[in-house]
Amino acid sequence: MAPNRPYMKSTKRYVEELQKLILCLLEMIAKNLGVEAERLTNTCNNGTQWLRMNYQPPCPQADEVIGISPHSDASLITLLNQVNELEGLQIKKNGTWVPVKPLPGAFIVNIGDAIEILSNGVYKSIEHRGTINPERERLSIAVFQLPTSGILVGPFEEVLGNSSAKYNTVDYGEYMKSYFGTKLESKRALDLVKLGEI
Ligand SMILES: O=C(O)CCC(=O)C(=O)O
Ligand SMILES: [Fe+2]
Repeated sequence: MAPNRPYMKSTKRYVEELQKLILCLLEMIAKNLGVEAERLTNTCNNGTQWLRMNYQPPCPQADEVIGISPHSDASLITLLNQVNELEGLQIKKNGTWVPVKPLPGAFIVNIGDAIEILSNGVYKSIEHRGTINPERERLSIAVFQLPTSGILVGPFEEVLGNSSAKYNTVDYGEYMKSYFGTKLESKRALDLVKLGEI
């Protein structure tokens, strides 16, 4: 089947526009960390954006199933669009699942594992999951900004100062292998690069 060109064009445009927003967010995060903006934005100069469309059909036994298993994103940042504004996304806060109410026209900004490592845990990636609705279908679109595969991701020296690193420095390509090599399950891949308890 020939690819649907208009669809590809609008998807590309969508991702390009979101990338501008992601760069602004990365600059703000860098400033907050006391790191030159380029130090952070350069981690994804030749980086990849992934777009995932999630379709979750209604299920009468919604209480007995889970739409998207608990996980954190491996990205730097993820922008999530809750397309049909139906509740379903939940984040884990102090050990409790908290629903995130969709706001019309607003994106959810998820901090990913890469920022947690680079910031030495100043920013924490958020564990989240998707629940199913008994009556209505749910649609969401996630755009993930990934660091360039093969770069080394470790805590920024500027953030460390005199304190010690809480995370190992990892080759991001290897990190992705580990991320996808384990079941989508809480913050497992990140736990593997942690140095001791944090
Ligand atoms: O559909 C949602 O609200 C969450 C989607 C998500 O976490 C993902 O695609 O990584
Ligand atoms: Fe996610």
